[in-house]
Amino acid sequence: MAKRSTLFCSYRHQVLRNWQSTEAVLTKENFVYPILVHDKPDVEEPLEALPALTRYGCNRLEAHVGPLVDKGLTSVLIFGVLQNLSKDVRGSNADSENAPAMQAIRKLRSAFPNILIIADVCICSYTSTGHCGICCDNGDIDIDASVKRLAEISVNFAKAGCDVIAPSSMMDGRVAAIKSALKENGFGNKIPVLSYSAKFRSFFYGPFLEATKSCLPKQDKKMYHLPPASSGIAHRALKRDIDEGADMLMVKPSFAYTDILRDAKTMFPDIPLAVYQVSGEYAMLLKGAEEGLYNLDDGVLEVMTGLRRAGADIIITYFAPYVLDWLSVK
Ligand SMILES: NCC[C@H](CC(=O)O)[C@@H](CN)CCC(=O)O
Ligand SMILES: [Zn+2]
Repeated sequence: MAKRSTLFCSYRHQVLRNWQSTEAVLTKENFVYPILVHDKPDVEEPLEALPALTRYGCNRLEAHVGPLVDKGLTSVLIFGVLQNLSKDVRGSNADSENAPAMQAIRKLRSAFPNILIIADVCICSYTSTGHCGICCDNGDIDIDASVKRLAEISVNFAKAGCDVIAPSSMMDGRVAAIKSALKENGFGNKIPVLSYSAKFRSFFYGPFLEATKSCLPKQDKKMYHLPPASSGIAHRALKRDIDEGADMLMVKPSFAYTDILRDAKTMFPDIPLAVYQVSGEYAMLLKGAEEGLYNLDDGVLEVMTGLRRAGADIIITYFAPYVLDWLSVK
């Protein structure tokens, strides 16, 4: 007679289920909260299409972030949004004196000395073209000029007080340029680079690009965002960034890319790996719960567990404020 399996006994009891699940435990420290900072200091402006995605002026940040820190928030990811300041071809207002990201880093640093402030480094929210790099007259991206500009912004964000630089601009060579610029300016041993390494061309960035009033028609970045169908290019991008000195890696977006997440963790098991649940994915989960398809907390925590099981150590998500509450009671 065939041997009768006895699997049920291994997960019959809650403690046994917990023991079988240690690889994907969720703690508050796993979660990074992305914040969109408006260049008008005193506004708090929900996004028309996605009211849960709010743009905060730098004077509104302390009141918003303080209670979250009290609930256990340990890290934020800062994006500047220009509605007042001008946009130009090189993204000058990414790091100018009154730039929203610069203001936000300074304010958060002084209000919350212990939280981890991650600064997103890209220029698409600040350029008149809407591209993540500086464009030549013929519309091509000038990689050398772009990489130099990204390194310049990184040093200014470091001087403003951020703890981590996260280059979301997918320019070849930006990690090496940022790492050497940080080193030349005395930040080499202080500020790591969390590289958006496997960042794909996705249709799920929509709400964010609307929130930042992207100037790019149809938001087409296929010249430099990875082709979704290619795991090979993703593997090469992960390796490229490690070779250039990246201290942490990221896969973005999340839902349709958990295979890449697993590949990244297998390729580089000793490197902290982040995944970014982007605005369109956040909106999907919110809308599904609003339609009564599932309870928001159950659905979102199941997705987060899946991302952790796939290999993510760090989850960047607009749900971070919700998760702090849910993990306090679960
Ligand atoms: N670089 C900023 C926008 C970028 C998408 C893009 O590059 O088009 C993402 C942030 N790094 C959008 C994230 C999101 O949609 O939540
Ligand atoms: Zn960009």
